[in-house]
Amino acid sequence: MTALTGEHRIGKRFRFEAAHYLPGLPDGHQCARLHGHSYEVEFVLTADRLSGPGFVTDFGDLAPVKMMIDSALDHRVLNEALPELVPTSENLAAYLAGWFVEHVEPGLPGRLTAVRVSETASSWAQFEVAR
Ligand SMILES: Nc1nc2c(c(=O)[nH]1)N=C([C@H](O)[C@H](O)COP(=O)(O)OP(=O)(O)OP(=O)(O)O)CN2
Ligand SMILES: [Zn+2]
Repeated sequence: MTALTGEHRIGKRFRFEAAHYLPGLPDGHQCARLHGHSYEVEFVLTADRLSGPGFVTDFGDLAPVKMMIDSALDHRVLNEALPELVPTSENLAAYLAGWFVEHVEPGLPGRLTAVRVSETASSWAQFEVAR
């Protein structure tokens, strides 16, 4: 059998409920008002070679992400929980990627390639990590 070269990629999704408002929008814009979303965030990891039984990274090794989301973001007003940023999907995706690379990725066999944030069923923003 021919062995193909390529990359392995995995994703893990997390959900949380949170409120936000977006300053700097035109008068009357609906998103300038405090409102809530059922957020879905997906972390994508990549590896050239598998480790252990055949993992990019054990999905269980992403448990710290759930702990952080549950303790810091779930059922919070994101403008207060993350005062250093305007909580658009784009900014949240970049923030979560930075947090992951600093706090979770060291020691994992896989590397983070992207974080995708969805506020609604029909929209998403993705931050792709440049290496
Ligand atoms: N590029 C971005 N655009 C918008 C963002 C964002 O984070 N990035 N965020 C918002 C608001 O948070 C808004 O709540 C979500 O916008 P929208 O998808 O328009 O929400 P609706 O519920 O109105 O979606 P419909 O599918 O049209 O019902 C705005 N824009
Ligand atoms: Zn919103």
